[in-house]
Amino acid sequence: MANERPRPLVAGNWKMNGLRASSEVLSEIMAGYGAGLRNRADLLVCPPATLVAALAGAAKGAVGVGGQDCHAKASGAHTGDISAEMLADAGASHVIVGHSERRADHGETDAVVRAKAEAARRAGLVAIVCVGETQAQREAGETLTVVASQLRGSIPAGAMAADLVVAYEPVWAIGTGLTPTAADVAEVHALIRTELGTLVGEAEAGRVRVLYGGSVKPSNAAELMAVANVDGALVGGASLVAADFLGIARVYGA
Ligand SMILES: O=C(CO)COP(=O)(O)O
Repeated sequence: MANERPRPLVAGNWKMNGLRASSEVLSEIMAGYGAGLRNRADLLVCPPATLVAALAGAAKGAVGVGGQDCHAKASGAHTGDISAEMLADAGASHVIVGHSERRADHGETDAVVRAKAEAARRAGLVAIVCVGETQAQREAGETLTVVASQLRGSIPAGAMAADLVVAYEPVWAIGTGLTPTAADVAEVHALIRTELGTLVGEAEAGRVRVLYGGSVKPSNAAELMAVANVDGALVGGASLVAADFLGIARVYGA
């Protein structure tokens, strides 16, 4: 059981992009999600919160729909925030937490990220917990210590593979067209799997999907997805174009 590879997940993070007309992208993704691919990999689209309900309604569960962030509390006086319960009510199955853009733009600490991941679990959502080093940290040789420390601080105690996905996104690879070498990705993903073993137990750790994110494109997806302990991708820019998103997912099947 522990040797079984988790079913791959290809997730699109639309970030702050998308209007109601963007539901067309989802329609194209659904049209291209044929049996050959459907039998081998799960697809997830994480649009801005304004589109979660509409896209979840249109996807009818064939493609998952997720949020990009949630508040740690279920409700209350937090103007502008959205709770995990609200995302679940809107039809979301997943929520991204701790994306480096939120860590940077909103000062989110590991403790905040962990509280959000706990909120996701409380609401019945899968938390996609993001970790990754900056360019300066990589140059200083701190990649493994930074990622290990983010994991220890951000993963909720008692997390299970059914409610947790980890995404390794080197900050310097996001939106830059740069990617780590396959060997660098392998090294970090092996570390993540080992750390997860300590945090959630060996059996669960083997089943947690660990995604790679950062400039994934159809042209480099096959190489990145073939790396040991890479169970899919978290795709930014290329997820806004159905053909590119499908081109990435199709490394798992036509
Ligand atoms: O941040 C990302 C996904 O969460 C990656 O973004 P890009 O694919 O645009 O580099």
